[in-house]
Amino acid sequence: MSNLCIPTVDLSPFHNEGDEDGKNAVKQIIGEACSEYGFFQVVNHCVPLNLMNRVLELSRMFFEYPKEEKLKYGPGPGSGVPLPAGYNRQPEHSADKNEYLLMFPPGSGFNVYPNDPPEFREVLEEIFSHFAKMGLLLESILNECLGLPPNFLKEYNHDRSCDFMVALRYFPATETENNGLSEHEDGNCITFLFQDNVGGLEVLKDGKWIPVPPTEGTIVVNVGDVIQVLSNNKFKSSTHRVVRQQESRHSLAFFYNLVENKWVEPLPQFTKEIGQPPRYKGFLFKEYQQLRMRNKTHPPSRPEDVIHITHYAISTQGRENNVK
Ligand SMILES: O=C(O)CCC(=O)C(=O)O
Ligand SMILES: [Fe+2]
Repeated sequence: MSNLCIPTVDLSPFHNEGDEDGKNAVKQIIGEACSEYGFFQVVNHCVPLNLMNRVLELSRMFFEYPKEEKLKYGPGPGSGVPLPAGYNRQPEHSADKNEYLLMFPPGSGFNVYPNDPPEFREVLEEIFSHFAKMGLLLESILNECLGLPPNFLKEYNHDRSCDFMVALRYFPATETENNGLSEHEDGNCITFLFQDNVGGLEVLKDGKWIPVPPTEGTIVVNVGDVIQVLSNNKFKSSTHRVVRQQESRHSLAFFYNLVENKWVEPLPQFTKEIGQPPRYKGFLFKEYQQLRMRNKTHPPSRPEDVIHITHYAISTQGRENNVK
């Protein structure tokens, strides 16, 4: 374990009119964090602290209900596309030891909300809307950090219907086993996350696991595979995992996503225009999502069978062979 920690960024310049120097300083730190770590955390992000605490509190109450009660809010028929909305528990054979409640944007026909605790739905919908706004802001900051034409990412990724949010509960570790969520990279564009005070999130950096200790009011931001591919590896989609602790752990993750019919490939700004070879072949986002889902529903026996974004990677070796 190392003493390194992911950078923390104060987003207040983006909420104060005219603070151009402040904004530039933030962009500088975020750009470096995305290249170095693929992770950073934000404060003064405009998501109210009492709302963050309330959602964790209600989530804790919900997950304490008996299994039969929670199972009433499982995904409805046909709602498993592209992901199962409502209450879900990892299958027994999965190495991941958690249960979760998944929702698409408020108003989506796929959503299944628990009736209890009574305020849960309203609070989830409220925080979802805050995250969706934060997604637009962070996307525009990444757009500038990458030097893309104004609004490029916003126009490329204009349809918000596939964004989703997950309230998670990790079970306490056992004497012999502490995996909560196996190491993985996020497949989407940008992820936001906050956790209760139990801890356990870790990010892989230069072969070492860096803990991301919980800090009240702080939101963790990480870059997903889509941004890594578009930027041709300029920004990293880092490997992370959750290690279970002695007590149950609760977190809330929001996935600023991409719609299924989008084509994803390294942009010319990071390839042709700078004389760099593309590191990935292009793919339809839907195809990648389906391959990742298969990882979840049919956990492979061997780690090398798990599909990562490297599935689309163009190896330098292969290129040289092709050129000859
Ligand atoms: O619960 C956490 O801290 C991490 C969740 C996560 O990485 C994910 O759902 O992709
Ligand atoms: Fe993740």
